Amino acid sequence: MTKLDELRNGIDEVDQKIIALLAQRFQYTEEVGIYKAENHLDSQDVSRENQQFQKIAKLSAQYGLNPAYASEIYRCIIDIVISRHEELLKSTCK
Ligand SMILES: C=C(O[C@@H]1C=C(C(=O)O)C=C[C@H]1O)C(=O)O
Repeated sequence: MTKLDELRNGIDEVDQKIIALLAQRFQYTEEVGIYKAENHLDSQDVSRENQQFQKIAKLSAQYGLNPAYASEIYRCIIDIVISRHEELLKSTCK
């Protein structure tokens, strides 16, 4: 096995963990979306997001990850969650 193959195997292992954890995170956010729709709460919560981004910056520093990368990735994830919450809100209103 070449050095490149070894490195790519490492990437594949990490990708599997990321996908498993993302699936778990989206299961929790789905439940939050259902709760919000049933209780007439806004899809987006900016104050919670600010807390999330502060936590993400700290964790990034702790793990040696560029905080700008983490912030960009989380902005995408949270935007997907908000869209899904809006969908759930619309389907609950019908
Ligand atoms: C999941 C929530 O809904 C939205 C998504 C968030 C997230 O994915 O972390 C955070 C805040 C909200 O804008 C929530 O309010 O907790």
